[in-house]
Amino acid sequence: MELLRRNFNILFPTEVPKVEGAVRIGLLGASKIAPTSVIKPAKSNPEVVIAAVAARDGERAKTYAKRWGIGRAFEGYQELTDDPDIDAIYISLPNGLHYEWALKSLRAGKHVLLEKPSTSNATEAASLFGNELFQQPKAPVLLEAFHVRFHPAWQMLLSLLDPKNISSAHSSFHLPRGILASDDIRFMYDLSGGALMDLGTYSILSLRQIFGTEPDECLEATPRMMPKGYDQKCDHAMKAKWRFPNGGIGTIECDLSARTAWGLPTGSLPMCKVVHKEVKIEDADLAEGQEHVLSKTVTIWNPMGPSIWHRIDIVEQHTIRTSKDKTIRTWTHKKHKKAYTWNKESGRPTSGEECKSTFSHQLEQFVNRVKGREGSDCWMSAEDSIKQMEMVDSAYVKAGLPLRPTSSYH
Ligand SMILES: NC(=O)C1=CN([C@@H]2O[C@H](COP(=O)(O)OP(=O)(O)OC[C@H]3O[C@@H](n4cnc5c(N)ncnc54)[C@H](OP(=O)(O)O)[C@@H]3O)[C@@H](O)[C@H]2O)C=CC1
Ligand SMILES: O=C1OC[C@@H](O)[C@H](O)[C@H]1O
Repeated sequence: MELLRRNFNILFPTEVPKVEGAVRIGLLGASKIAPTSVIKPAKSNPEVVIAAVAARDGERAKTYAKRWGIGRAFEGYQELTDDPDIDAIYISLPNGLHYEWALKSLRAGKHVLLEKPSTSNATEAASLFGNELFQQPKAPVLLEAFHVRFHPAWQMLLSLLDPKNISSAHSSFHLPRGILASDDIRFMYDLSGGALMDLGTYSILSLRQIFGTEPDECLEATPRMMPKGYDQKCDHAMKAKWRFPNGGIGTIECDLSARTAWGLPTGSLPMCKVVHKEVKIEDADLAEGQEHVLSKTVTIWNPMGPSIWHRIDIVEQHTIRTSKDKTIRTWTHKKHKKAYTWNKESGRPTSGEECKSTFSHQLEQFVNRVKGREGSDCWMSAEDSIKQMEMVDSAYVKAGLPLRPTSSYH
């Protein structure tokens, strides 16, 4: 019942009246993701109006605008970015167009909510996020839309970790074979597609957040390339491994077309598993020569869509021993946690009644910054977005694949 109630509210949000000075957002591209990422979240946000949509084809823009109750439709993206009635632009174009249209929008004086991955590679990310226009007073806001990190479930996971003491972390995001059409933008190298650029970026962000730092080195990267007849420069799936400064190992697996050995579609819940190194526990009851050690494993299930459902498993393995190979006693404590909302007083994640999607939380924080308010601690900084693309590139280099192409727009 709770699951149905939560998701009904997200799928069919209650429309609220808009306040004066609400942020007027224009959409670049009549995209598949925009209804979930901004159009529905905006309905229940009094400070946001989805004011316009632009598509390459004017008729397509009109049809989309009608379907989603958007006031204006534009043929061509530049017309929308130049429109004085628009405060902010949401860019959900193919990855290869993010850099160009983010810069064009920022240069037109608009704030930008930019879909992940922010750019095609680290060179573009450094050029975009390090752009001189951010040195000006009243510089526009630019946010890479990594919605997952704005949800209390993700923040709760982070609060349960001891980053310096992590020995390994694994992150996996799969889509079953057959969900994406063969002509999907994710399968086009020229549009900066590839599994690592898509689902892989969630895994990469996960590792960077879990270890709380950047990796020293990409140790392995093994792609499964697109099948014959498709763009041979694109990875259909990728496995990769990095070493972090504390010696911990981070691994990822992403697959845009997961299948069994027989070729049948298969899937698994998105997840991240974090294993800590053993720590010694103070224990007054220990006999002479004994030690009490604890190893903690924390796993989050479904960090991608936590508002639908998620769970965080905490497994604490206790051991009393005299030496590494002489165990006296061992026992396990298991706990499960969920966090659907923020506690209003403490600001900490908590389970509870109110529930919003990752995208609603993200939109609220974007609006906070646009309005010059501090907002919460959840944010994706410019440096974060650049480091993110550096880690993506490190895996492509290790795999012997070309980096995604740099835009010719300057
Ligand atoms: N945050 C999230 O959870 C998600 C993020 N994304 C990100 O959003 C972006 C868009 O994804 P999605 O909505 O699935 O994409 P779509 O397949 O819906 O494509 C988005 C838009 O790209 C435009 N487009 C411009 N040039 C081209 C071209 N040469 N070929 C094809 N399309 C083109 C189309 O615009 P037009 O309408 O003008 O024709 C289309 O509406 C990607 O960067 C993706 O990574 C996607 C899904 C989930
Ligand atoms: O960002 C995304 O999230 C959901 C996935 O299904 C999709 O491929 C990806 O672009």
